[in-house]
Order: sequence, then C-alpha cells, then structure tokens
Amino acid sequence: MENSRANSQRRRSWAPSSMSRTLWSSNESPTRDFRSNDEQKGVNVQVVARCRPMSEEESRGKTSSMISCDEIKQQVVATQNTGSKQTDKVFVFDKVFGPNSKQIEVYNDVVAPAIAEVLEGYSWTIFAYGQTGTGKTYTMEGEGRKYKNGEFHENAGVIPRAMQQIFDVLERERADYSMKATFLELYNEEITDLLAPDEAKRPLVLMEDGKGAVFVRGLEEEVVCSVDEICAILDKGSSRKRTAETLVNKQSNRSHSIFTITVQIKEPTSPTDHESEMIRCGRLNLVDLAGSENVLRSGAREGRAREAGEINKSLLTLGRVINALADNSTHVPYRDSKLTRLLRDSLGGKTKTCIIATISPSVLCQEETLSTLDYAFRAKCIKNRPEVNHKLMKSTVIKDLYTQIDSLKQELRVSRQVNRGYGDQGDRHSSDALRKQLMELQELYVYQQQLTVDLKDKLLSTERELATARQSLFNLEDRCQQAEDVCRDKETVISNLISSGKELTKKTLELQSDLEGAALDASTLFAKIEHKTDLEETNRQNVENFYSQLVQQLQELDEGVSASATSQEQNWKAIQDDTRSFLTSKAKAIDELFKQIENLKELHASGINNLDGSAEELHQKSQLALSRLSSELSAHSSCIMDLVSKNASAADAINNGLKSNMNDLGSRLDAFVKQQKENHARSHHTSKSIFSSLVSFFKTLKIYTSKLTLIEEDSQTIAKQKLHAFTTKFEEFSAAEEKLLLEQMSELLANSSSRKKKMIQAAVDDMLESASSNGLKLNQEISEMQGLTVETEEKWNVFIQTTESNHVEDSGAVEAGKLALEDDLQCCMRELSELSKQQRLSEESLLDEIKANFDSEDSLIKNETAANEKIHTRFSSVVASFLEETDDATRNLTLSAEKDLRLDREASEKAELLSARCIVSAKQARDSHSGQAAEISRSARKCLVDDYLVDSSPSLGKRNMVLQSREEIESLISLETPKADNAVAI
Ligand SMILES: Nc1ncnc2c1ncn2[C@@H]1O[C@H](COP(=O)(O)OP(=O)(O)OP(=O)(O)O)[C@@H](O)[C@H]1O
Repeated sequence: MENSRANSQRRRSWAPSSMSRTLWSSNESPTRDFRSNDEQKGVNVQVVARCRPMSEEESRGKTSSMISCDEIKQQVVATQNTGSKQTDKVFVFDKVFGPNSKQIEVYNDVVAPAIAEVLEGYSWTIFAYGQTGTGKTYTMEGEGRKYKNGEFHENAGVIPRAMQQIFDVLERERADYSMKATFLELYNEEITDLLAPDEAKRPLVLMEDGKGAVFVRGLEEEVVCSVDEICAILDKGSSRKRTAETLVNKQSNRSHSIFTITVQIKEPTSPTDHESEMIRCGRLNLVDLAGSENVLRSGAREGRAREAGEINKSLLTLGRVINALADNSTHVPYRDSKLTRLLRDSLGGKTKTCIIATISPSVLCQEETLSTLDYAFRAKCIKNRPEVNHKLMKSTVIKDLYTQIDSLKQELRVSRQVNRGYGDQGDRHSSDALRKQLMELQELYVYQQQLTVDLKDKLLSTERELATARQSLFNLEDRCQQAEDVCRDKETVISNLISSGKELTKKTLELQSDLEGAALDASTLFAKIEHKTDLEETNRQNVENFYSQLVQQLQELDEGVSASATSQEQNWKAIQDDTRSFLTSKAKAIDELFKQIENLKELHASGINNLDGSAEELHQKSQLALSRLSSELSAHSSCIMDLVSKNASAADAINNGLKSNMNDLGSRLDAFVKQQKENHARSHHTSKSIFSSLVSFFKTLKIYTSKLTLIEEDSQTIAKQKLHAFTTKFEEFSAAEEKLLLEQMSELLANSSSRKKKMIQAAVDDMLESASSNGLKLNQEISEMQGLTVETEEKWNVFIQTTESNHVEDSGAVEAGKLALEDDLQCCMRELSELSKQQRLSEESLLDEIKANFDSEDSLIKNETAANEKIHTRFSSVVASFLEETDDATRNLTLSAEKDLRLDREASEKAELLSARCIVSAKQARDSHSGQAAEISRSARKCLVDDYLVDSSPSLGKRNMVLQSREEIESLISLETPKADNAVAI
C-alpha cells in the first residue's frame, strides 16, 4: 500500500498539472518514424453487433423475434414480414454477439485488443450506438462492480474491465505513468462536466485550436491512481447523468456521455540519459450515446419528446456524418452538432474506432433495429488513419510544463494586482475602475466574438440544411413531375387498351352473331331439307295414292273386264299381278329413294353436326381467346392500376414528406431567423448600451477633468490672491512696525527686516513651488487621463471599425457563401437535370418495353384474329360446300322428284289411256271377239310395259328391275298369248 502510494507520488512527480483542456484530436506528432502500416493505409472502423435477450415484458407478451445471430459467420439475419411476404436481410459485421453473449466475451473480443494499443500510444474510441433500451449502458458500464476477492461481477461492463486491464499491465511492467480521467455529458447541445462540483457546474465551451483540434474549455481532468478511484469517478459521473423512465427503459439516458482516460507512460531509456526520455500518450474514449427512439413507442411526452427530438437530431447528424464518410463525400457535416464535433477524430480521423451496435430481437422494434443495422453496416466503410500520438521527449514535456507554469504565474499576478488594486486609495480609483471596465469590455468582446462564431456556424449549417432541403425539394418536385407524367402516359395507355379491348369484344360479338346467323341458316336449311323430305313424303303418298287409285281403277277395269270377259280374268289377274309387282318394284324404288333421302339426311345431319362442331370449336376458341384477352386485359389494367395507385401513393407520400419537411424547415428557418434577429438585436442593444455608457462615461470624465482643471486654476488663483494679500498686509504691517520701531531699532530692525524678508520670500517661494508642482502634477495626471481617454476612444473607434469591417467582411463572406451555395445549387440543378434526363431515358426505355409488350399483345390479337379468320373461312368454306352439296342434292332430288312426278303423270295418263283402251278393247273384245280383244290387250300390255320401261327407269337398278319385270311380263305375255289365242279361238 505504502509502496503504491510512493509509486503514485513518484508518478505524479513529472505528471503535468491538471490542464484546463482535453484534446479530442491528436496533435501533430513530432516523431513520426514509428508509424505502422495502419497509419499509412488507414484502417476501417470496426463494427460489432450485439443483440440483447428478450426483456421480461416482451417474453410475457410472447413477442416474436425477428433477429437471428450467427456468431460463426458473424452475421445478423433480420426477418421482415410485409403482408404475406417474408424477406430476410443479412448484415455481416466484424463480430456478432447473440442474446446469450456474456459481458466478458464482449470485453475479451472487442475491448481488450484496443487497450493493448492504447498502452502503445494510440487513441481509441469505443462507442455504443442503438435504439433506447437495447443495452448500450449495460455494455459500456454494466451492472454491479467488483466482488471482495477482486473479481468483477459478471454483469460489469467494458469500462471497469478496461481500467483494470490498463492498471494490471502498467503495474506488471512496473511502468512510470500518470493517468487522468474526464467525464462529460452532452445534453440538448450543451456540454457539462460530470466530475465538476455542483456549485461549479456550468455549460462548457467547445473550442478549436489553430490546428483544427477540438477541446472543451474548463473540463476537469482528475488524476487517478487505481481502479477503485476510476470506479468511484464512474459512479459519481453516472449518478449525475440525466436519466428518465420511459416505456421501454426504466433508466433511460437522455444525454450522450464520454468517459476519457489519458495515460502517459515514460519509455525506458538508460538511467543517465534524462534528456532524451520519451513519453507515450494513449487515449481511450468510451462513449455511451443516448438511444435513438421512437417517440410514440418510448412514451416520451412534452419535455421528454423535445429531449428525444434533440437526441434524434444529434444522432441524425451522426448518421449523416457516417453516410458522408462511407460515400467518401468531400463535405462531411461534422460541424452540424456538438456530438459529431467531439467525435470528429474518431470518425475519419487519427483515432482508432469501434462501434458496438446494440439491437433488440423484438419484432416490435423492427424499424429501429433495421435502421441501426443499416447505419452500423455503412459505418464499416469508414477509414481512419491512426497515429501514435504524443510521443514526446521528456524535455519537451518539461518545457511545455514550464511555459504553462509561467502563464499561470502571470495570470495569478494579474489577478493579485487586480485584487490589490481594489484596496488602493485616492486618485488611482478611477484608473482601476477604468481598467476593470476595460477588462469587462474585453471579456464582453471575447464573448461576442464567440457568439458571432457560433452564430456563423449555425448560419452556415442552416444554409447548408436549406440548400439540401432545396435540393431535395427540387428532386422531389422533379420526381413528382415525372411520376405525374408516367401516370398520365399510363392512363392514356390504359384508355387505349380499354378501347382496343372494347373493340375486340365488339368484333368477337359480331363474329359470334355471324356464327349464330350461320347456325340459324344451317338450321333453316336443315328445316328446308326436312320440309323437302316431307314434300317427298307427300309426293310418295300421292304416288301411292295414285297407284292405289290406279290399282283401284285397274281393279275396276278388271271388274269391268271380268264382267264382260271372264276369260280374260286370269290375264287381268296377271296384269294385276304385274301391276302389283310393278307397284312393289316401284315401292321398292321409292324405298330406295327414301333410303337415299335418309342417307342424304344423315349426310346433312353429319354435315350439320360437323358445322355445329366447328361452330362450337370456333365459339370455344373465340371464347378462350376472349377470356385470355380479357384476363390479360384485366391483369394489365390491374397491374397498371396498381402501378398508378403505387405511383400515386408514392407521389402522395413524397408530397406529404415534402410538405412536412418544408413545414418543418420553414418553421425551423423562421425560428432560426427569429432567434438570429433576437441575437442581433440583443448584441446591437448591448453594443449600443455599452457605447452609450462609454460615451456618457467619457462625457462625465471630461466634465470631471474640466472641473478638476477649473478647481486647480481656482485654487491657484486663490492661493496667489491670498499670497498677494498676505504679502501686501505683511508689507503694510512691516512698514507700520518699521515706522514704529524705526527710531528705536533703526539698524537692528533693518537687519531683522531684511532677514524676515528673506525668510518670507523663501516661504513664499516654497509655497509657490509646491503649488506649481502640485499644479504640474495635476496637469500631468489630467493630461495622462486625457491621453488615456483619447487612447481608449481611439481603441474603441478602432474596435468599432474592426467590428464594422468584420461585420462587412462577414456579410461579404456570407454573400460569397450564398453565391457559392447558389453556384452549388445550380450545379446540383444541372446534375439533377442530368439525372432527370437519365430517368426520362429509363422511363422511355420502360415505355418502349410497354410498347413492345403492347406490340406483342397486338401480334397476339392479330394472330387470334388470323386464327379466327382462318376458322371463319374454313367454316364458310364448309358451310359453302355443305350448301353446295345440299343445293346439288336438293336440285337432284327436285329434278328426280319432278321427273318422277312427270313420269308418274305420264304413266297415270298412259294408264288412263291404257285403261280406256283396255276398256275399249275389252268392250271391243266383249263386243266383237276375243282375237281382236287379245290383240288389243297384247298391244295395250306391250304399250304399258314399254311405257313403264321407258318412263320408270330413273336409275340403272330400277331399269334393270323394270327390264327384269318387262322380261317377266313378256314371258308372261308369251305364255298368255297361246292361251289368249285359244281363248280367241274358243
Ligand atoms: N445483453 C444483455 N443481457 C442482459 N440484459 C440486458 C442486455 N442488454 C440490455 N439488457 C437490459 O436491458 C435494459 C436496458 O438496458 P440499457 O439501460 O443498457 O439500455 P440503453 O440502450 O442504454 O438505453 P437508453 O438509450 O435508454 O439509455 C437493462 O435493464 C439491461 O439490464
């Protein structure tokens, strides 16, 4: 214990006194020969992801998880559910810690290697970034400290463990070192010292030195000698952090905090060489950021919501810095927030950096988790160029310290003098007051300068924001215009499609009606054919009737003949039989005809069936094509409607976003302008009041001076007058005395009088001398004062002139900045127009594609139409051939029927004639004699047969049949002739 105290005292013997500033950017290193490869090439920011386990509430509510961590492949898979779709997003990091990871694992894998490098003299920043309640503070500080046996609680975070490692290494190496710690908080863009006593707690100013390094003026650096001391500091600072309970975290940090450890280690050299001793200086910044939060879900209201807004604003700037660095942008908006100004060296600077992105597995935090992962993933691309900083010679450090001591001494002297000055008396009062006022003025001037710088910064950042907002506005307007154009185009395309679809439907309907007409025609044709068949039937019946009548007449004839000539009965019977056979053959022929008609009917029916089939096929095909077309049309129209609605909704969203952005920007701008106006008015007012007070002061000073001069002149004249009066009085008195004592002491008195005169002269001279010296002194003081006043006046005039010129310069710079911004804006506009051209080109290509699609659809429709036409022509040819066939058949039928009818008529006429002849011959036979009758009958029979042979042979079959019957008849006749002859003979 003693030993360690001695050590620490020894350590502190060369340690610099507590400096009033902490640098966040490493200064130029005087010795650069130990640069490693990293320093030349640059190293990427390390990014690790840590997913916390489900909280008790989440487990109770059975919230599902959307995160899976693969600690082998080092990847985080985020599953997104959008409607019925499930998509996986994979993020690969340098290291991934799942929900079951332990604090010690995170420390060993991520922080321990960094600590080793800090002890080599590097600067390291480790910061936790993530949504509120995801475990940033848990990871950085943890819960629970050390056990009595020196072991850490398993939930202890990386900060206490890192401190332990640093002290362990330094003690093990018996190094000569000194260590300092600072702990600051950034709340609502205000920096406060978490280690300063409460009474000294005030906002600290972030400043830049000439080399661009950032430091916090007045931040306390506490020298620490043990882990316990650091833990105490950590506890003290943490308890002062601004926290509040939100819906997602019981103790949510409402501010960003940065805990910094600076360690200076003396490098071992030979014991005699004190001059060239080297000192390594490593720095470790451990940053616990406030959580990004969804104001609605965190339940932040009013003040808290504003707070959350500020937090989100600074994190947004951090995100923009990360994006700009990842994109290798030339402009990185570090200056837009104090957080990014503080972390400037850690993002793209000389400090090595590790980001621990903390996420929640809950599906309820999907949006924030994806945003954190996106930012962390982008941050991987940032390159830092680390340098071993502050490797200084001991002599340089000592020199530096001496300079500091000198400046401190000087400051002390001045303050003592000032203090003492208050105790001085007399005429120094006014000059002290003047000095005090001048100092106050100086302070005021410095404060105003700072205010101007801050205002300038704000103005610049606002102008930048304005420019980006304008740019995004232009972008959005352009996109909106494009979207509207696309919508319009698509609307025309849709209307064209719909009209073409209607046309198509009309045509299809026409085709259908044509088809139906054709089917109707076919059915009428069929009906006609049936009607024809009916006609045929009636014809047949007529013929049958006629034959039956004929048979009847023949029978009657027979009867008549039988009545006159019974001998002829047999012949008549034969004739009757012949006639019957003829009739049966005729009936057979008619049957044949009917069969043919039946066949024809069947042919017609099959033709009609074929026609029906092809019509059906055609109908089905056209229906199919129609349905396909209509489905395609509906798909197209739905697609286009979707696209249109999507575009419209996107345009709406963009418009809304734009409007809200514009509103936000407008209100912010208004607020800023108002604030700036107020600031200007305030500063103007202050300057005015200072000026007026100064002028009044100078006026009173002048009055006092003139009064003093008057008083002095008055006192001089009074003194002179008094002296003169005294001299004359004395002279008179002396003369009287002289007169009185002249006689008594003539000689003695003369001597005494001369002695007295001398004495009085000397006294007068002395008085005059002192009075003139007093006057001179007074004059001198007055002239000094006047000189001082004139000097101050001149200084004040110079100050006012410089302020005015500065103001003019600033305005000029602002104007120039504005012009440059406008140039940039125009440049952006040009780029934008280029972009819009590209977009238009892509739109045109899209349109071409759509056209091509429509062309293909056109060709499809054409094909369909061609197929329809083909079918139509086929159908018409089928119909025509069918009609032709039907016409032919009908014609043939009609012809044959007409012929039959004619023949029948002729036959009936001939039969009548024959019957008449028969009757006549029968009469003749009956009247005259049988020979003649036989002859007549033979000739009649022959005539009949011949007539039948000629008339009733429309076809070969029939002819053969008739021929056969003729032969039979002839044979019959030949058989009958002898009988008849016999009969005649008889
Ligand atoms: N990896 C982890 N394992 C176990 N518990 C955890 C883990 N990470 C976080 N927690 C728990 O989650 C709660 C919230 O954690 P913490 O306060 O560290 O979040 P935070 O990100 O710092 O939030 P905020 O930004 O609001 O300050 C704590 O109760 C903590 O114990």
